[in-house]
Amino acid sequence: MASSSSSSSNRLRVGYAFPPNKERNVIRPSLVDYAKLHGVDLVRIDLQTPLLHQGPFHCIIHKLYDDAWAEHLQDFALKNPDVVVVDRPDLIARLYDRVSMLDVVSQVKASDSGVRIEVPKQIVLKQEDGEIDSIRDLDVKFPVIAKPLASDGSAKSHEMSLVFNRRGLKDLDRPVLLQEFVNHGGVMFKVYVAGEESVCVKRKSLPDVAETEEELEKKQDGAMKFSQISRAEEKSEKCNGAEKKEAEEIEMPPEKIVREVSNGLREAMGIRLFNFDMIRDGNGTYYVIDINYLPGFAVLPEYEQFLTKFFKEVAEKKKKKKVEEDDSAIEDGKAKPRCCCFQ
Ligand SMILES: Nc1ncnc2c1ncn2[C@@H]1O[C@H](COP(=O)(O)OP(=O)(O)OP(=O)(O)O)[C@@H](O)[C@H]1O
Ligand SMILES: O=P(O)(O)O[C@H]1[C@H](O)[C@H](O)[C@H](OP(=O)(O)O)[C@@H](OP(=O)(O)O)[C@@H]1O
Ligand SMILES: [Mg+2]
Ligand SMILES: [Mg+2]
Repeated sequence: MASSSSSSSNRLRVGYAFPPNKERNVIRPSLVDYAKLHGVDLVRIDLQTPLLHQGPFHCIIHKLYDDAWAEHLQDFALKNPDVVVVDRPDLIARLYDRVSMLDVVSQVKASDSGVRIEVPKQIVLKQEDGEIDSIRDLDVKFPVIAKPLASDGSAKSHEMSLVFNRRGLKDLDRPVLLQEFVNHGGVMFKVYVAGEESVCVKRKSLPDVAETEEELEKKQDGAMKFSQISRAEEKSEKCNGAEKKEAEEIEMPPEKIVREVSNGLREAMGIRLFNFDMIRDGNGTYYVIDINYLPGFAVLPEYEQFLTKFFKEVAEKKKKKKVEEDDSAIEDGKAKPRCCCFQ
């Protein structure tokens, strides 16, 4: 067993701010122990005490849907530029709305010009749009997935419907996002990203819809409700034989595409800890349909190594950037040259 190999001076202190259930899910004892052995101390942040009275921290990770916390953290970050905040609350906020969430996908380009990375066609149905029958042209083709516009961590924000025809739109709470359903073989790719590293896993998804629009129009049940189907596999621990076979038949995306989409989204959003859901249609086009901030990394095999490596890289990058900034200040005569005497 490796012993803790770093003196207190170069140990990294990573503060975390999570609700209790999230803390249980991400900061597991196995992560705390592994990180400690590799020079990283994970420290719970007391949400009732100002950050300035806690620490010192090299890095802060957090996932709280709380405006007061976001404001306090932004203020702390301004006063403590040497602490790496992962990630800036104002950048995470784009993920709380399912339209702004996916706007960034247009900035993602695969190096292979034959590979298309898209978002399904989608519209927002607002309260003021009036009765469904009064809207002549919906601009989207059925079936659609109806998703709450707000993605705010509430159970309600995951309550969705697969909608087959206009009848299925009538009872939806608004504002609601209507995103065209893309047939993708019943298996979805969930890609976990921590900085420059990404891991792609397969997850259970909705089955293909074979009916034509005309046949869908005749369905009496205009919609089918569901929620967080991609975690269904986790809940049931295993699929039935047919679903297992289906999952095995769907090929994983090439690693190059996973890496390029992960890096493209990270750079476009400016955030470093997230996952995204991607599906592939029968023509080989990829669609990014969901992006989640700081998801349940603990489901990944060896997640302890995955996250600890990220923390160390973040701190290393910050240290390197600080040295570069100090060097340029010395060159510009804005700071005294470093003392070269030996202690
Ligand atoms: N446009 C689409 N076409 C086909 N299937 C879709 C589409 N959008 C969503 N789905 C299916 O519905 C599931 C839930 O959609 P989405 O991931 O947007 O919801 P979510 O509640 O944000 O999920 P998560 O738990 O990952 O945060 C997806 O995992 C996928 O199986
Ligand atoms: O299967 P994953 O790891 O994607 O499950 C995530 C889910 O995608 C969302 O990110 C959830 O966060 P909210 O969108 O804020 O609900 C995560 O829930 P959390 O309570 O762990 O943050 C799921 O882990
Ligand atoms: Mg999802
Ligand atoms: Mg989501």
